[in-house]
Amino acid sequence: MAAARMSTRAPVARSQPFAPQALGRSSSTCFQGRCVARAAHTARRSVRVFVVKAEDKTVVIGLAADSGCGKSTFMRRLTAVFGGTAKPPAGGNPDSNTLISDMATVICLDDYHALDRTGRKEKGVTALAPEAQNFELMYEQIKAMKDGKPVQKPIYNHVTGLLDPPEEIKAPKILVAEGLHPFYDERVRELMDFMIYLDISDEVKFAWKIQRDMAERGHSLESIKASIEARKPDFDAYIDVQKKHADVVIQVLPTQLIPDEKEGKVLRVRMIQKEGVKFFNPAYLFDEGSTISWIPCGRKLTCSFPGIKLYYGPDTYFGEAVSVLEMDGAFDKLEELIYVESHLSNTSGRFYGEVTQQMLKNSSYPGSTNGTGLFQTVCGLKIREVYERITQNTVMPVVG
Ligand SMILES: Nc1ncnc2c1ncn2[C@@H]1O[C@H](COP(=O)(O)OP(=O)(O)OP(=O)(O)O)[C@@H](O)[C@H]1O
Ligand SMILES: O=C(CO)[C@H](O)[C@H](O)COP(=O)(O)O
Repeated sequence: MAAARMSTRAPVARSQPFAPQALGRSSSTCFQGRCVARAAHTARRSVRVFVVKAEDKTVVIGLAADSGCGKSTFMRRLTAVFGGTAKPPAGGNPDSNTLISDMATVICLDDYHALDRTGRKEKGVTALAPEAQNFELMYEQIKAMKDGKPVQKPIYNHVTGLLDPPEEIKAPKILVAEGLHPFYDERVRELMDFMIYLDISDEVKFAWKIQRDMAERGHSLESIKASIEARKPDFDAYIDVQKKHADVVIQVLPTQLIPDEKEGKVLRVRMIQKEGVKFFNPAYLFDEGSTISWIPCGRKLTCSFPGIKLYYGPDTYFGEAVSVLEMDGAFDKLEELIYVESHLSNTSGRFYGEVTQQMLKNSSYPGSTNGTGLFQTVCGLKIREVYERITQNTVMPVVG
């Protein structure tokens, strides 16, 4: 299945190193800042190819999750990996959902709601229903940006519940499409170079919602419960089903270290990494392909109750081979993460200790002492690697 998906999502020629001499005589033309080298026919094959210059390619990353599941926090960690501060488009709508940094632009797929709040009420559908999304426009605009073209993207205003006039979004180096349905529509899904799903268990989602919506937004416990219940059938039908497509799923569950702990204070976090995905090598603990359960607490790692347990091993997920990295518990001293990091491989860090450095830099974000922060950080480094590997050598066949 992975191979089948790869063949459609990542053109085969893309993996081949860019070797101008192999193309024979070539000419080049530029369109909207993108240079295209057109190869002369080679001796053996009559194939025309064009080469998108590395620095011109837009890599598309999809991040799927329900609302309130940590997408914004993940985005802050990701932008930190690429450097620069993420800001809404300058001088634009103050209620814009877009964040632009030096390399990455994060668009929120809520902007492709086809129905506004009143429209949904009239039709009796939730914001999670496919009929409340404009997948056609989502596809056209993500495709246009992938092709280097600017788009006039609509804005869904969460303050008013209305669709505001569009904003111009230029094609970035990295386009992150985050929201409820990045992998639901097949055509949109095929545009994704790398797909991540944040899978937060019901218990933990409830705990986070209570923390945010009660403490920060003044909602009552009953209204939070009612809202979660009302969304659940559509969540199961249209959002949860997307996780089978993801290259990485970050699954957040209640701890197994304390029996019956459901408050979400201690978390068991699993990074489910699909095998055989182009440009992506799963991270592992100690020894690739083996099964390891490790309690690092002791002389080198300070732990208070209930401690920390790490696990790594192969598994299957929706019938596909995956490897799973798991961490249950939380760090007492974040700087000691370096000890754990020294036993992790394929983290895609550029230097020894980069994961720990990133975690320390973002220590004020939620989840910084547990597996959510750790695996979101590793995912951020993986996205950087995917971006670098795709943009180094891009040779694509052209029909005609
Ligand atoms: N890793 C975490 N550990 C603990 N709490 C977390 C974590 N991530 C998020 N939260 C909690 O969940 C809330 C929502 O997080 P965040 O704003 O990142 O989610 P979101 O998916 O972007 O939400 P929305 O789509 O509703 O804007 C935070 O305010 C925080 O209380
Ligand atoms: O699930 C959501 C994604 O963020 C929102 O509920 C959806 O976008 C509708 O927004 P609002 O509740 O502000 O009308």
